[in-house]
Amino acid sequence: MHRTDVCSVPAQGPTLSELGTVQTCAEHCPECFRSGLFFDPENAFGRCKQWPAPQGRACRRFIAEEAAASGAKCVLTHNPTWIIDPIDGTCNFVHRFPTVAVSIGFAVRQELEFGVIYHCTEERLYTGRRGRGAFCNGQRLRVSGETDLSKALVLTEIGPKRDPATLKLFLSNMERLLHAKAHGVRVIGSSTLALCHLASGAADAYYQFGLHCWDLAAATVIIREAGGIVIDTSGGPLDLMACRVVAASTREMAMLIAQALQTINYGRDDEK
Ligand SMILES: Nc1ncnc2c1ncn2[C@@H]1O[C@H](CO)[C@@H](O)[C@H]1OP(=O)(O)O
Ligand SMILES: [Mg+2]
Repeated sequence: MHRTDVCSVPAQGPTLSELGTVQTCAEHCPECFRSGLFFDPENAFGRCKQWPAPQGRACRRFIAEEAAASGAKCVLTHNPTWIIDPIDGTCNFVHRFPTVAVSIGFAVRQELEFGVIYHCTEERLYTGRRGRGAFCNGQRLRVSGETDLSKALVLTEIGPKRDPATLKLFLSNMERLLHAKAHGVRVIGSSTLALCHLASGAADAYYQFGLHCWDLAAATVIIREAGGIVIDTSGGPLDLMACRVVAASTREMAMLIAQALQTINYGRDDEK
């Protein structure tokens, strides 16, 4: 999908360009923002007099799944940072299972500012900007507000490790939720789209060990702006680099799930 396709999606909610007017950067160079240069990674800073390279280059950073796979360090600094998963649901993609997304998050001073997730086969564009709401193709998103686990549809993903000890923990976590009478548990193969289902009220909770910051960054803004909760599996605040998460439509539901889970250790993104 081309950048301009995202920008041209009609929406009552913010477009990608609007989402990009992150205040700190806009203040730094309003002209650059008005012209849309901010979204042209190769040219933006070379053509922007007020924010010239190399300062500009040093100012914006990228964390992306493929870059990490090639050995790039995943460190979230205070600089404006794009956090990108170019294909989320890779296994689905390989099998032509139609649940695949592109996920783009943006953080400034380690604070998630906006997120965009594109459901490629259903042409649904999910967006969220801190303080400005979350939308899907222009429709405002709201979480379900469910607090009762027996009425909850809970989503999770299996995680990359398949050794016997890890699988035992994964299955035991699912068993605990089923014993606690969760209405249903689903694995759809895309963390980002599972989290979008939570934001739209189609599911009530999500948990996972073994996902990465690029699976979480954009979705976290979208869920929070839809009224949901995103926390660490310990029940504490979310740590984007900790490779684990509980998200839910209410804090009550998030805590119920966090308390039921046994930890599966995947290390940290910023220590790999
Ligand atoms: N090493 C890995 N192997 C399989 N899935 C992974 C993974 N790391 C993250 N995941 C994510 O877990 C979910 C199901 O596998 C997907 O969202 C997938 O993202 P990915 O498709 O971008 O790898
Ligand atoms: Mg992914």
